Amino acid sequence: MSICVTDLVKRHPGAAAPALAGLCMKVPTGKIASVLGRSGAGKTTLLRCLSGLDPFDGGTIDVGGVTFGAGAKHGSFGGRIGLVFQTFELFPHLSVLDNCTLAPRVVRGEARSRAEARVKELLAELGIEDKAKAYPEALSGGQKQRVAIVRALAMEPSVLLYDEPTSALDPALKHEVGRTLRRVADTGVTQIVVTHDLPVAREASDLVFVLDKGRVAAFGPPAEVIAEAA
Ligand SMILES: Nc1ncnc2c1ncn2[C@@H]1O[C@H](COP(=O)(O)OP(=O)(O)OP(=O)(O)O)[C@@H](O)[C@H]1O
Repeated sequence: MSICVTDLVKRHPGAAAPALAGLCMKVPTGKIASVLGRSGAGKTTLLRCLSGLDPFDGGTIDVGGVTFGAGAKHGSFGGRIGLVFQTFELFPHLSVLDNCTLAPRVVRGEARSRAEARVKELLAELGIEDKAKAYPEALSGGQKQRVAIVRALAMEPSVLLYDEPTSALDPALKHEVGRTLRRVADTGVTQIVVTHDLPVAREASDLVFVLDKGRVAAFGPPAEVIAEAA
């Protein structure tokens, strides 16, 4: 599904200036968008508003034609939007399979066999089907990240958001992230990636948005925008 953000405003209590000050962005279905910007530009605030973790004060967010306005308790837009956390947040005492099937079983009441079948397919799509029975401590950073992505995909979101997906990874693994995002995009999921990592943004995304003071200061294909920003 496409995502369209119009005039998004978010004021944190006690802050002098709004963290988001009329931000607009549009990401077509199945595309990968990177969100860049200096510290304090509003990137994390945008992710939190999009994912439904925080309410916002003005503007609208449209996901696949369903529009939510300020103050709406949209949750994660009825599960349409998933979030992959920076530090993966896997449960150490659960196997990969149980980490990934927990939410479908508990939140959606799905039968274990159905959830496991879908998760095994997703693990295979991301090339880690042999890790289904492993525990997080036995995984590399890149494998943990792919498990975190499968866990989010297990809830069948249409849009997936990432907070700094390369920050916990060894530099040698960073190029793997681009490949993983591309595999997810091939399934039709729209992805928005907050990152400080210019090479990852350049290699992995279709579109780049540069935030400044809570607005989009520049956007376009990575080769154009990142060359200008450099
Ligand atoms: N809970 C909060 N209370 C008050 N102000 C906040 C809060 N969270 C963020 N801010 C302010 O909102 C602005 C945007 O912050 P945000 O964390 O979204 O920036 P960012 O682009 O993600 O920065 P970074 O790259 O450092 O993570 C900053 O001025 C920040 O100080």
